[in-house]
Amino acid sequence: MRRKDVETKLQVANNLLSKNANLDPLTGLPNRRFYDSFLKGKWQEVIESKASISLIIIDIDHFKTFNDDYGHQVGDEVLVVVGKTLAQCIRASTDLIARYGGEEFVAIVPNMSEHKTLQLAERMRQQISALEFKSKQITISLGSATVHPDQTSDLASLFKQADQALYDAKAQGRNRACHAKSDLGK
Ligand SMILES: Nc1nc2c(ncn2[C@@H]2O[C@H](COP(=O)(O)OP(=O)(O)OP(=O)(O)O)[C@@H](O)[C@H]2O)c(=O)[nH]1
Repeated sequence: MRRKDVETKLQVANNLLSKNANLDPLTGLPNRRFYDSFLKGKWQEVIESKASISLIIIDIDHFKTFNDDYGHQVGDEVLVVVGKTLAQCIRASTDLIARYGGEEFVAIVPNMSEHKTLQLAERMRQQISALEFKSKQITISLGSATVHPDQTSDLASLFKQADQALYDAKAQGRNRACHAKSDLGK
């Protein structure tokens, strides 16, 4: 085999490896590893452009009951359909939907106001609640946060705020979207 052909084959194999390392095999969505690096990159970009960044954490309600009532394979199918529906709600050119782990997904949305972020989360909630699986309604709870970071801001606080909002959504009865109270990311 010619050297050029070997190099091309190697390149294809490397691209595949790196793609597989960044994708969740079940849903085909970016995985947590990709989310982490995407968020770090976007965080720096929005600091430089003095823009905002929003994070939405999405958790399927009582997901365990799908596994318990219908088996793990049906649970897997629910994860796939939820992932696909969420991905249709965002702008693929600027935003990211990833499977964070288990029955939890995350969306990163740059340059979106708190109000619009909550509207997006609400749209996701509605799209999912319109799905039916084995005559059982699927619902999600969502927690979102928006920050205008600068060099002194703490990236981890964005997740903390969105996670607290998700906790509020669950505590308020699930099947709802809550936005973090204010910009505490400084
Ligand atoms: N089928 C399937 N189940 C998974 C996967 N990853 C995690 N789980 C299951 O997801 C379930 C999560 O359950 P809990 O953390 O109790 O959450 P929940 O039932 O959604 O309840 P709330 O979040 O409180 O509304 C567990 O039963 C896990 O076994 C997966 O890849 N496939």
